[in-house]
Amino acid sequence: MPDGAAAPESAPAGETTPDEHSTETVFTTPDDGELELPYWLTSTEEAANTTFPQMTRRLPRLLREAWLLGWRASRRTTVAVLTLQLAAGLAAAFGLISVVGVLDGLLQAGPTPERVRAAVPSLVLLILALAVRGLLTSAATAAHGRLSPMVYEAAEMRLLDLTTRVDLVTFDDPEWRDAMERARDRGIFAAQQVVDHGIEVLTHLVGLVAAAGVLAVLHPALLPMLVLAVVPTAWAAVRAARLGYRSKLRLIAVWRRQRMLAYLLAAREPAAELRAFTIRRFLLTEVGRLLRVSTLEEIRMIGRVVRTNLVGQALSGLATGAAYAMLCWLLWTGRMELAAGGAAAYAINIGIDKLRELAFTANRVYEQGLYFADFQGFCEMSLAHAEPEPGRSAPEDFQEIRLDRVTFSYPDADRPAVKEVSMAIRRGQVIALVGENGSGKTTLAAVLAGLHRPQHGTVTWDGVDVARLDPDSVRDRVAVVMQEPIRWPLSARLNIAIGRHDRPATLDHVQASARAGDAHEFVMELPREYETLLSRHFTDGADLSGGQWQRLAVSRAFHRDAPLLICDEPTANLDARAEHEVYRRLRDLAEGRTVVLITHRMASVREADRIYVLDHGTVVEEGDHEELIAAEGLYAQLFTLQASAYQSA
Ligand SMILES: Nc1ncnc2c1ncn2[C@@H]1O[C@H](COP(=O)(O)OP(=O)(O)OP(=O)(O)O)[C@@H](O)[C@H]1O
Repeated sequence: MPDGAAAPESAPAGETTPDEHSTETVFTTPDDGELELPYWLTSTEEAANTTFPQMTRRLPRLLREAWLLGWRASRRTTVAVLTLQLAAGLAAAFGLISVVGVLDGLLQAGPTPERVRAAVPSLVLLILALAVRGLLTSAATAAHGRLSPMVYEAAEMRLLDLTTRVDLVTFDDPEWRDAMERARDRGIFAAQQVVDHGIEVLTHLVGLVAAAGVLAVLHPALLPMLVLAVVPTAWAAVRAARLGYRSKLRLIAVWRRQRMLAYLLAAREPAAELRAFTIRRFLLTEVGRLLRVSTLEEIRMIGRVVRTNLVGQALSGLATGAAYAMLCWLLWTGRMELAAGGAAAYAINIGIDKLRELAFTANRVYEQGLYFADFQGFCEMSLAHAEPEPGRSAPEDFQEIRLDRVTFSYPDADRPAVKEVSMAIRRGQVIALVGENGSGKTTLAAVLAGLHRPQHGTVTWDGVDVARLDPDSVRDRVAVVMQEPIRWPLSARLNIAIGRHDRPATLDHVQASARAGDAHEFVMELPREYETLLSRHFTDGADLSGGQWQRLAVSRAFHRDAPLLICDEPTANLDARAEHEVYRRLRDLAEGRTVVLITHRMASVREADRIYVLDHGTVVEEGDHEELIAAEGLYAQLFTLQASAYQSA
């Protein structure tokens, strides 16, 4: 179940469903408390408060990072896009200069045929420039079309690569999880958008430089007027983007909760319990309430954006009027020729257009840049949590694994889950970890499997500290049957073969592993036997019972064929016959291998070579069954309690 999914804490168990709310109710019940910026998002608030000058300063860095992303995705395509866009921009600039030439020719003094003749060379250049620009733009669009999905792919792969490289304990760090949500939610798309709009910025910049150059030549006083006309539009665009980002930031917590609840309503796994506990209405009401909060906020935000844009456009209109008024004044006072005036009017028009487009796209870069920053922040955070670089490889096999005063704590935990544990595990032994719920068995097994690195103490394999070994090479020597094994949506064959996916496996080999895990018989009863897809989410997919999934997980572990096998409650869902079979096979497997067994079924640990009893993270007793019974401690208590329950049954 996703985290937080079980906590629609503030929802009243109302009798109404969202569709029973009138539109009136929906739009008049704002819930401002819901939109307080969550405390864990305060660092991102800084990004949401970026001002116009700050944005202007940030833009070059954003553009550089966008190009870098494109560069990583495909160097050739990035160079092609840049060159073609630049060339298209230059052709457009050349066209603009030709138009000025045409106007200059047509508006000069003299008889009309001569004026037309004077305009012809510029006209020919104009046609050529337009044709070349058309060709270049098409080629640039094609290259851009290739680059854009490549960037998306590269960004998605980078995110997944970093997510799977962090150490396991990072998944319990709420700050990292939240950063991941934000990076996944908008970050990947934003990365693609920053590249896309970054390219447009370049094109518009070339066009603008051409228009400004023409104006500066015709009359330098017109240049500042051009800028003045666009500043209000740019201001409005940046402000609107900031409003949008802030609003989305506030809504993230609401959306996360709403999505989790929507998942619970629509997914197959909770469907039975949802009906059994008749909680449909309760959840629907909560989802409806969250959706309402989000709708209201979006409506409020759109109103503010429209008002901002209106102010920007009005001021921009005034400034454009002022630019044309200045042009008229220059003509009126004879400071400018009529021909130059016509060309200047055209250049002002084009210049304002280009500036507006530039402001718009630069703003899009900035806007997406806010989300892109989330993506980058997550990448940096994940790199900081990445597992250490591979050291030397773990030995193929071992004679002894030794734990020396190992202590491990989960992030933000008040006390260690495993404290000062020392033990020696020799090759071929069956070791059992027992203890009450929460005593630290699973955590200790995860330390043994190389999944958690202890904060204190050492784990050594034949005297070599595991901290100095490549973590993947250690895990490669371990097979784990987890408490809740993953139900891979793959065929039955692959569900077993994935245990050793790095080596080709014949069906005979997979079947042998399935027999060892007591899974062969029920797999053969599936509609397509070993090729049956084990997921009800797809056509012709089949599902298994909890016990069958567990037997498949045991088969997967057998298939891994590793010197150390760790079984965390491998028989929790098994019937008595299957449990007996699994333990018999585990004992067979232990010949030459080492098994660490965690179970609450005390009868299953009797034959273990050594039993460690855990309590609040520390080893309180150790020895074999007889020794521990004779000691009359916690083990003896737990054993007698279970045995008497069976006897009285
Ligand atoms: N991911 C986690 N984040 C924080 N604390 C955790 C996490 N997993 C376990 N703990 C805490 O660590 C302690 C040991 O848990 P662990 O799962 O190792 O116990 P266990 O003996 O395997 O329990 P059980 O018999 O119920 O499986 C418990 O107090 C538990 O609350």
